[in-house]
Amino acid sequence: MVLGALISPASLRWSFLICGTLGFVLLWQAAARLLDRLWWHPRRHERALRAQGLRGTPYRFLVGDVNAYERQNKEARSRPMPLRCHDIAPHVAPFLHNAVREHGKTCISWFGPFPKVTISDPDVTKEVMSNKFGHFEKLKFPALSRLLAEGVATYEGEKWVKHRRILNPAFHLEKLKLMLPAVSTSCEELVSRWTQSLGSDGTYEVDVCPEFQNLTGDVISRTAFGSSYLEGSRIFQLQSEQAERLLASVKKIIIPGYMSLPTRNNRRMHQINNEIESILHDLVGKRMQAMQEGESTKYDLLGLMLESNMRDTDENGQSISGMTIKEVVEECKLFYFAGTETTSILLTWTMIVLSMHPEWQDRAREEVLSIFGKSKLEYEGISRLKTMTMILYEVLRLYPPAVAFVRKTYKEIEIGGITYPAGVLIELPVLLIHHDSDIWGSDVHEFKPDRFAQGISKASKNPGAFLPFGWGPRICIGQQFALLEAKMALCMILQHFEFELSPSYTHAPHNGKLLRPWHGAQIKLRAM
Ligand code: HEM
Repeated sequence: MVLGALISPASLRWSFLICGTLGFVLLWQAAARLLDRLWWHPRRHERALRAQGLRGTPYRFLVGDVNAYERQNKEARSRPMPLRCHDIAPHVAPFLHNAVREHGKTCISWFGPFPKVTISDPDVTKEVMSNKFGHFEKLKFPALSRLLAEGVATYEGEKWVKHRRILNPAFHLEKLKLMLPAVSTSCEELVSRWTQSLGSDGTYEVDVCPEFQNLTGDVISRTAFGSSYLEGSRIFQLQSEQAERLLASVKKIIIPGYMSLPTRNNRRMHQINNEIESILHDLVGKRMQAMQEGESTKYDLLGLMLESNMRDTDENGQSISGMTIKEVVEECKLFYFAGTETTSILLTWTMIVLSMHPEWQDRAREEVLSIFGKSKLEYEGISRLKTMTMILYEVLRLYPPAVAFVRKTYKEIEIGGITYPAGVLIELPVLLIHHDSDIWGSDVHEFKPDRFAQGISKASKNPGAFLPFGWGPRICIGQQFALLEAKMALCMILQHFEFELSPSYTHAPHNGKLLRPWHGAQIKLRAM
């Protein structure tokens, strides 16, 4: 009887009415929240920023400027630049370049529904990067970093402090000196492979991009993880494919939950991630076992991380929490990624630019031969390489591997005379700062390493305008390591070869995940 009353037509009507109203209210709330996030919120930000005199592109629902950004990038890519031309900003970052020209050095554009303010003043840039009062955080895409790498580069706050403290000692000067033999071995292998490939006329034409990728993968494997060339290059290969897939469309990163859909691309990315993690778990497992069996700790990067995992007190007996094995594996992924592509790009651009400017190639070679002759390199000599240092700085100025940094305001903040609400992206366009004639002079687009003759601070009108490795607390942890590796590789190449651009080289710098030559870097080597 009770059941009969419950399912009577009158009570059913009431249940439908209540459930329907509830459902409608919930749907309405969700729709309102979504609309607020995608429309009202960006419009409020836009009004607040424009009221302070900022100009820029108007907000477009959901996609922002992403379509225009992708289209302009693609168009520029298909237009090669003239050889020996270093005025690359209009080609590499057309959207950014045009926005700044049209709307001023501080201007608004849109990354999906997020307002993005580009700031090209180096003083304000440094203020943002120094993050003195903790108002800024790095821009994060959790789905992306879960698949690529999490670690010190993506953490904030206490966790970042802990990881940076554990990792820093791996890059101290005395540790760098200990790495010399391993870096030397990798460079010798490269030079001897090239020597064996020389034809009967004493020349060999090679695309140096993949060559340097293998070299830097090998170097990081040996120096940071005490592992082999094979592991290094397999991880590099997998990470490159992963990054290409992730960055194939910026839109996918903006759409929440997209990366969890079981598409073919997403499934492949999870497969890649599993393979990388399995290689790294193996590597970590073997080192742990060796340490437990009493083998003396190698104080390379992996050794320091695992030691922190095994220790629970510091030198003063205070209890500390080290890295978990999961965190160690994530850091390994990050260091393979951060440590290979960037340095290989620096080496690639240096070979291209020295081929375009043979007078500087000769000056660099003279310096190398006067310090080392054709014998082995040692640290003291490397630290005396002045011309080589100037050349590398000038290449990093003209072709910075990371063309812009992005931060997000996480509290309201006033900076450079503008008040930014929370949730605004701040884009710091290193490429534009490095190519600004107001800062570097009218010869800004010329390759003139001499400008660094008196050091970085005297190279331009603003001592803080050279930012290839970032600035402030989040400055690149591996910058000294990268410069050492690049100098050693170049020294050995200059000791053995003269080089020039192959006729098949097309000058087309392109900014994908980093700034690289879109059609490769075909170089003709000649034995000396
Ligand atoms: C020419 C070579 C390199 C360049 C141009 C470069 C550039 C940079 C830049 C610009 C940043 C700061 C990004 C930001 O603030 O948003 C950075 C951070 C970082 N780099 Fe490098 N890098 C290079 C080589 C390396 C190497 C060889 C390693 C490792 C062995 C490395 C590891 C890292 C790490 C872990 C961070 C994050 C630091 C943190 O957030 O605390 N980099 N790099």
